Amino acid sequence: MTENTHTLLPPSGTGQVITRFGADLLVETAGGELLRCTTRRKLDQVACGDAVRWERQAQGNAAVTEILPRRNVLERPDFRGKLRPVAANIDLLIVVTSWQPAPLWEMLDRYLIAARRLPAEVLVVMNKADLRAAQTTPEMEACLAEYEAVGYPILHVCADQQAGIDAVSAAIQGRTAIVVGQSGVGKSSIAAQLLPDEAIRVGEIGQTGEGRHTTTSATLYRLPSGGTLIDSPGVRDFGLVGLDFSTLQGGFPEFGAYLGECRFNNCTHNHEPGCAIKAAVSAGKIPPRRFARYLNLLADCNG
Ligand SMILES: Nc1nc2c(ncn2[C@@H]2O[C@H](COP(=O)(O)OP(=O)(O)OP(=O)(O)O)[C@@H](O)[C@H]2O)c(=O)[nH]1
Ligand SMILES: [Zn+2]
Repeated sequence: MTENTHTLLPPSGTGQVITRFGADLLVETAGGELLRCTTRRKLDQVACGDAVRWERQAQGNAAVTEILPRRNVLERPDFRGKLRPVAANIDLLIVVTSWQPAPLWEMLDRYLIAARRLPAEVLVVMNKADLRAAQTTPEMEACLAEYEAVGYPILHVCADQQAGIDAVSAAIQGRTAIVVGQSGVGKSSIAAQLLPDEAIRVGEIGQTGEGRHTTTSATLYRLPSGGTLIDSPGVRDFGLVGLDFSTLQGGFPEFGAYLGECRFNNCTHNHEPGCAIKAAVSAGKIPPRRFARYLNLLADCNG
């Protein structure tokens, strides 16, 4: 990709938002050129990954005139608590966990639920494989095995030694992925391994010129292996805002076989008699640890 704001460009076209810096956007045109665009106030919600229509203007930078329909959008609250779009059109949420700091399983559940809600596919990356022997506990191994049993794909990686990174690249191939996870698990280390130096320079184009590229702006990178990675320091620790009951329930695929068998069809699997989920927990068919976390999340649920 090369930055091109010259008049060889057609008068208008479509493209994808690489990053935004202030009121300006860096757009990759359908022809693969990088185009700096202004955006109109009413398009304030435009986000990294958005497909857009742009138009050349008589003077100055091109302008983004329209946001094309999104497949999904990841949002997080800004400093005022107002939800802001951070990244759009995501195929794969890569949730990074590690042996040290130990996984916060309920946080992992929240990411998995968020992925389902987007909707996007999910990949759990267990980083710092080198620390497994020293840090693991039977409890941690059992918890992880439960996620595997439910069917979540899990990759073991050691970002420090570049081990397992190829498998992560392969999972991203042909997709747009975003890396999330709790602090200190190695998200930046993994992103750095995935991104070639050249890709990092592309992101820095936004730092030249008047507009400053704030560190919280999500940036989209094309990986040499064929996928696309959206890297966003600001979204890496995003939580789950506005969790509703059906999304929560969908985050526990192992409930699926029993849903509809509860005495009440609006059963929350909490205090209700005749609950098929609780019966399945008692019968050892649903792991009690996962059910306990479900109940904690249910307490945060708003309808
Ligand atoms: N032992 C070991 N340490 C690692 C590995 N990967 C990353 N680290 C270390 O873990 C620490 C945190 O790594 P980061 O990549 O900054 O983690 P992060 O998730 O981006 O952290 P935040 O920016 O706080 O969200 C650093 O000291 C890394 O060197 C690994 O595979 N093994
Ligand atoms: Zn029930």
